Amino acid sequence: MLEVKNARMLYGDLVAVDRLSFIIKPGDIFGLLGTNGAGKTTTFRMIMGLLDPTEGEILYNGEKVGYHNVNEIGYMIEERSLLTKITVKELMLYFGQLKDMEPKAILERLDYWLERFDIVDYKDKKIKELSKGNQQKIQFISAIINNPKLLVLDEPFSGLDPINTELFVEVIRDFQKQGAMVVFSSHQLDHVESFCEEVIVLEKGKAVIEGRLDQVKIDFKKQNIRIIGDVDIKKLEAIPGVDRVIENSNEIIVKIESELVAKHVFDYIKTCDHIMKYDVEQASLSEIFIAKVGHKVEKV
Ligand SMILES: Nc1ncnc2c1ncn2[C@@H]1O[C@H](COP(=O)(O)OP(=O)(O)OP(=O)(O)O)[C@@H](O)[C@H]1O
Repeated sequence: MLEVKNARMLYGDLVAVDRLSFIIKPGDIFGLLGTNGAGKTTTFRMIMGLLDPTEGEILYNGEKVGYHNVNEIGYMIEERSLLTKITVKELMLYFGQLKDMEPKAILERLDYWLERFDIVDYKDKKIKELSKGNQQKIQFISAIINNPKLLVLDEPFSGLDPINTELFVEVIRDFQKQGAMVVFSSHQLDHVESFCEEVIVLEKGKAVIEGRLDQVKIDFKKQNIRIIGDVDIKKLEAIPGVDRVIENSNEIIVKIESELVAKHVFDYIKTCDHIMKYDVEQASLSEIFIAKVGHKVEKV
């Protein structure tokens, strides 16, 4: 179990992380989200034991996290930090041995992962000869080569195409099934939503949203109704509790302030002749994120 207890990190006068607390248990996939500069990487560095919190503590299985835990942790950092002049095989031997692995075991695992990521032919290629996406796969493999019990992934999906994103998600899920703890950051909130159960959203180092994703959505209250059919937009807009009506090319989205308003919208819809679709859904994580921290965000 990983416990972040009241962790605070100052860089001079700047409060990068402000009294943050959360727990990750075996089998949890935990999303640490936030705008640029919100404090995610600083939190990861504290979790890895690379930075000592100014206040508070980080406990791994009940003890202060530190270098002695390195063999059980896998870390994929945001910046590409691969040694580019050596081959994939040499790089993995280097990283694996830093984690006390035997060369034979490293090479066996490397073969398995190269196959799984469909890059078998790159084993003896220099890192600099690989495309950006393939370098990212190698970076991911270097984080999981030691079969970690705690996997820390800073922006693992950035720049990946949808097929490779899905591949990364599958591997992360496999680690979850084996009982690993996974904590990751991402700006692609639709991905976060599809496979992460628990989230914290940071703003200037403070948690502004936290908890199980389903509960976060219930607490947010606002919902969306998707309609395909002949409706009068003005009549929809006039219903009390309707925040906004958006006309897309093929459907109408009615944004309502709470679940109760759906009944009034439905009462109106019953009076319309041609309705092909009427769906009520909870707000997306992206909408919740923008509502909570979007006033200061230019682009998420
Ligand atoms: N070594 C450092 N010295 C001084 N300030 C730092 C240092 N590292 C980070 N900061 C500052 O701390 C704050 C949090 O930075 P951090 O890198 O943790 O954010 P982040 O959420 O990971 O951002 P991004 O999404 O852009 O990667 C920022 O204001 C940043 O400028």
